[in-house]
Parts: sequence; structure tokens; C-alpha cells
Amino acid sequence: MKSGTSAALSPPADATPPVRHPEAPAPGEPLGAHYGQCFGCGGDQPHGLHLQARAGEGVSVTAEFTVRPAHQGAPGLAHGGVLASALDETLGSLNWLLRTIAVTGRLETDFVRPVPVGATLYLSAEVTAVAGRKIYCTATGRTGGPDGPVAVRADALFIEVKVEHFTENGRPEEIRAALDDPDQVRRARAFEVNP
Ligand SMILES: CCCCCCCC/C=C\CCCCCCCC(=O)SCCNC(=O)CCNC(=O)[C@H](O)C(C)(C)COP(=O)(O)OP(=O)(O)OC[C@H]1O[C@@H](n2cnc3c(N)ncnc32)[C@H](O)[C@@H]1OP(=O)(O)O
Repeated sequence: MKSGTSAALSPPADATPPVRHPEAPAPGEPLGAHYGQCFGCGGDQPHGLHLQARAGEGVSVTAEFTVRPAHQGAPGLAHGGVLASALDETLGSLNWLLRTIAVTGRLETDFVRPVPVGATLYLSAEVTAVAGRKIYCTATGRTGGPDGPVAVRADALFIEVKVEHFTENGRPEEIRAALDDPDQVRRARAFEVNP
């Protein structure tokens, strides 16, 4: 069974291949967190997954995530929602290579093998197509190594949004703090200049 079989995840006929932004980080370079408090990638988020994605070739990324005891669902096994979060975050980081701000519209996940506590998930993701504001992408998480068996996979549709998506909907205290942080503002601007 393949994931992403719903019609909503099939790119339309006028979709085009993704275009890597000319100033995207070189393959192998870390992408950095898009927000320090992000549950997926933020370095300042004590409860987070601390995912550190690296740019790959084209519009692709890789990341690793080691399952900790706090991530359990069943005894000794990762919670599926946490694994979906790791996939979501890895897929979300692809947008940095397009220099587009986008949020997850749809995420379809297959849980193929149980993932024990202590295991490292080797994640890789790529954008497959773009159609207007819609960004189609796919990800896998493997155990045992980057070429190990697939444990989880996901297909997703991200939707491009403006910075106002966050400023108009986020809780004011966090938005104020983000606007007061020059690094955060610089990062948001870097996305915005994309035509
Ligand atoms: C300085 C201060 C500011 C700081 C800024 C920081 C920068 C940060 C940088 C980067 C942040 C990235 C964060 C990544 C985190 C990891 C990823 C996540 O977990 S994101 C969270 C979960 N996702 C949501 O919360 C979305 C909630 N949903 C929405 O807000 C809306 O539904 C939204 C924006 C997704 C779409 O709403 P519409 O009104 O803009 O657009 P419509 O017209 O509905 O959709 C556009 C097209 O997309 C399709 N579409 C939309 N949703 C779909 C869905 N669920 N399934 C299938 N198609 C969908 C529609 O059918 C339409 O297609 P047709 O153009 O007609 O062909």
C-alpha cells in the first residue's frame, strides 16, 4: 500500500517541478530552525523533537530523529503522532529551499513498522510538484541507517501563505516576541522576497 493515494495529493495536470531557490543552502548544509520555540525544530523548545534538517540535492532534505522515552505510545515504542510530527517538520523544512512560507494542508501517513525507543529515524523528504500555492511533497523515515527499512512514510500538501497567516492568527504574546526578535524577522523577510 502506498500512502498519498487520495485525490487531494495528486498534483493537477498544470503542476510543474519544484525550483530550488538560487540562494538555498548548499547540499549538506543545515537549514536551521525556522522558530526557536517550534516543537519540531526549535532549539529553545525543551519538549521538542530538535530536528535539524540538512539541504539535499534539488528540493530535498534529510534529518535524523532519535526516539526518547517521552515519545512513547505503547511501552518502548514511539507514539504515531510523534512520528507524524517528525515527518511534518521534515516536509515543512523543504519550503526553506523554495524560499516559500507554507503550512501543512494535508498529511497522509503510513506507519509501516514499529519504532522502538532509542531508535534513530533517518528522514528524507522532497518536493515532487508545485501548482500555484500548492506544494506537493513526500517523505520517508528509515531505521537502522539511511538505507535501512522504511518505518514510516508520508505524502503531504503544503499551502503557501503570507506572514499575516501567523501575525493575524497566532497568540499576540508570541507574535510580539517574534516581531521583537531581529533574527526571527530576518528569517521571515528572507522568505517574503520570493516573487
Ligand atoms: C515575524 C513574525 C512572523 C513569523 C513568521 C515565521 C515564519 C515561519 C516560517 C515557516 C513556518 C512553517 C511552519 C512549519 C511547521 C510544520 C508544518 C506545520 O505543521 S504547519 C501547522 C499545521 N497547518 C495549519 O495550521 C494550517 C491550517 N489551515 C489553514 O490555515 C488554511 O486551511 C490554509 C492556509 C492551509 C488554506 O487556506 P486558504 O484560505 O489560504 O486557501 P484555500 O483557498 O482554502 O486553499 C488553497 C488551495 O489549496 C487546497 N487545499 C487547502 N487545504 C487543503 C487540504 N487540506 N487538502 C487538500 N487541498 C487543500 C484548496 O483546495 C485550494 O486549491 P485550489 O487553488 O482551489 O486548486
